[in-house]
Amino acid sequence: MNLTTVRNFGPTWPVGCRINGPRQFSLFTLSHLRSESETLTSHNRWFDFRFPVSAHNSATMGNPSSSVGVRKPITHVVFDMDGLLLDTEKFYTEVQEIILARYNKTFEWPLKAKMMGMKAIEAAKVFVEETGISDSLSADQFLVEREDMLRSLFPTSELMPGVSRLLKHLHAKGVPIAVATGSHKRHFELKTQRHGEMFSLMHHVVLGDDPEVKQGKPSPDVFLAAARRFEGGPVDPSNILVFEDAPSGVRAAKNAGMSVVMIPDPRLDKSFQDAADQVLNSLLDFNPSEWSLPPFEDNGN
Ligand SMILES: O=P(O)(O)OC[C@H](O)CO
Ligand SMILES: [Mg+2]
Repeated sequence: MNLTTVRNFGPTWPVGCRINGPRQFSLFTLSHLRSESETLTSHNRWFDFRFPVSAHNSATMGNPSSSVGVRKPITHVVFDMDGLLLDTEKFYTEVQEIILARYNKTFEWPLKAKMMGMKAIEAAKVFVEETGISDSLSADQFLVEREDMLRSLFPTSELMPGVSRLLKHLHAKGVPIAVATGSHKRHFELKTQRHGEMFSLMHHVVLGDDPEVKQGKPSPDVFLAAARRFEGGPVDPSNILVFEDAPSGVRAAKNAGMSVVMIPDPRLDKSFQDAADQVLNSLLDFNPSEWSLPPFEDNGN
């Protein structure tokens, strides 16, 4: 673990911890802890630590108190698919805007935030109920309405920035990787038909209509199934790092006991970042060394 600043080092063993803010914490020593007011003012008796911020990363640790300093080494990595590996969330948005326009309504980001990452039928129920169109259009009818449009868009899916570099790197270094998506098999096949090389690097893929995935994200089902299917599984969830874009997906991974790097759409409310262990603007900003994973060799980090 790299520490950029260590100052005011005292003479005795640290016995407590104080979280000061994102990427910052202090340790205190028993011999100096005589009162709470003293510990808050006598900075010469605290060990102060600040974690480095990547020059490429303007985001912060979402919830440092959950894991800083006690993180287990990451041995396996699980990727979400829609909006994380593939730029497919825009297709769902486009189609849902078209359907809502028929009812003179607009599709807003707070609703998008609730739907993304969910299984199709679960997202459909949220959509028709929250937009107030359920008397005119049932969740099942909504899915039928959007199906043809989605099927024409999915084959044009593009990889998100940084996917190829990170997947090839982890695979080459022998880090087992997998996909855990809410997407059903028939859609997965359309979305990935131009990306066979990338998805062939995955040890396995767990889909939303897998029999072991009883409930979609934010249930941990899909991530726990992914953990079970690695070689020699189940892998301890605390050794698994998840990459997610959706609020429900971040919660699912945390519910599974895993660490999560969130790469959110910038239009999502910032409050959704609080549950993540790290928030990045792009996979291009990911530094494997911060997670005890083999470093990239092409830029030295
Ligand atoms: O983000 P994913 O890969 O879990 O996919 C979920 C839905 O298919 C789209 O929101
Ligand atoms: Mg996603």
